Amino acid sequence: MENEKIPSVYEHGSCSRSAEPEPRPNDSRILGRKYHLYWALGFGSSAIVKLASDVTTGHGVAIKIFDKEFIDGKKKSVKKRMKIALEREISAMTMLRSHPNVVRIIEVMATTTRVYIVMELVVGGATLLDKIGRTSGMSETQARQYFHQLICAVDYCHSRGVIHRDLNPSNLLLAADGVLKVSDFGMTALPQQARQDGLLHSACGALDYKAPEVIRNRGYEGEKADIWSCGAILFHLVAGDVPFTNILQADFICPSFFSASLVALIRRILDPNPTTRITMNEIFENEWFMENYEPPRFYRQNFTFALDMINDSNLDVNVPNLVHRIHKSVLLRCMEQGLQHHQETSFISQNPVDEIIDGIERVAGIMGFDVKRINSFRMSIEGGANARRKGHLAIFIKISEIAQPFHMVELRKAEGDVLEFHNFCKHIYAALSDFIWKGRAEPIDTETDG
Ligand SMILES: Nc1ncnc2c1ncn2[C@@H]1O[C@H](COP(=O)(O)OP(=O)(O)OP(=O)(O)O)[C@@H](O)[C@H]1O
Repeated sequence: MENEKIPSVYEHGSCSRSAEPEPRPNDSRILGRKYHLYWALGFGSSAIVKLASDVTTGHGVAIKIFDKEFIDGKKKSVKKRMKIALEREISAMTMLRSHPNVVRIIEVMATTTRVYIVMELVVGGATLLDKIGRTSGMSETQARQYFHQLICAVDYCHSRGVIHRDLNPSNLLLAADGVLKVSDFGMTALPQQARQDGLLHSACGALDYKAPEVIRNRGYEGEKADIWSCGAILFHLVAGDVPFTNILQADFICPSFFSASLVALIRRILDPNPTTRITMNEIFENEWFMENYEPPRFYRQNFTFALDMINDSNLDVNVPNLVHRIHKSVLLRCMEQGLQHHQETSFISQNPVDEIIDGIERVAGIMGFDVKRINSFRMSIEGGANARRKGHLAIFIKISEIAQPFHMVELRKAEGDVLEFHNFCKHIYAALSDFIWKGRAEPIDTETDG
């Protein structure tokens, strides 16, 4: 992390890590009438993270502030990279906001000169690096607890097509209660970034944790590269030091106090050949990993996510700038990906209600959901095969008669992740395609009264 000083607004910065908010309204700036801004919690290469509190609720939040002037002052290539990183960070965090081990984005605010990412406050705010720094390696039991949380978060990222690409202990925040939160999605790769060969080509990430194929820079599979970084982190946690002096030689020695099953797992993760390297599914079957494993408890409520333009009368709103671009592109992307919208869908069927319900029940059953019939026109579906790894999903289904023989089948997400809901609907649509009315084969005469 390059500790570059960011000019202007950061007059309250004192770089304290004691993140307990102590609302001191007289001593703070107010952002968009919503947040009291306090002191700096940390500095990154492109942004400053400040402690803030919600004006209405008093709840603490962390706000990552990007300064356009600071970004614009950089060389052209660096400037472009920083802007792209900011857009990706917002997109990725937005897609990942129901996982308890990912720092949750609350909203994005922007003025013409600054972008503010409002995030959950990780009280304590220390990183895993700080923690390792204070030990000469931790017990396997403690390392396993962190590794469980890291793998669950990374698996979730991958399930949403997000590759972190910069997993290292300084990007893993630790809350005071020991909960690990993956942060800093600025290097993230989203699915559209893979080239035609399906591989990523930018060499990102902290060197000690970077997979050899990333360093060689001849194209790499993002998920496998993230898995390698997790392995290097696990090694560091237990050994108290990183595994390699020369990653390209991929030669490392596990200290003698490592258990045999940990050595076996680490050797499978730090396999220099990405095609034979362990997969996420195999990690979830691994003996060392599965000891005392408890699936994460996903946030079950739906979070709303907002993008706000703050009216800042001191600023020249006519200048076309970064903020406008980000505002537009992120909003567009959110809409394209249906992150805010499409929490419900419907289709029309000419089949009898019983057949429709039986069909949905069959598909939902195959997908591992529990189906409850509420009455002959309504049902609810809960759980799913992915519930342990990707969160709990609950769907409410209502069938109404439009005009004989047509029925409207409405599927509404009651709880859970939008992408999982989309996945469920995709299966229903594929499996019941014969049930779905695709066009006006016969005229519907709703005016007739018999
Ligand atoms: N949600 C949060 N709660 C508490 N502290 C935080 C939070 N997010 C970040 N911090 C603090 O701010 C520091 C910098 O944050 P972050 O790593 O996101 O910045 P960055 O500019 O992306 O850094 P980098 O230079 O590594 O890319 C962190 O190391 C941490 O101490």
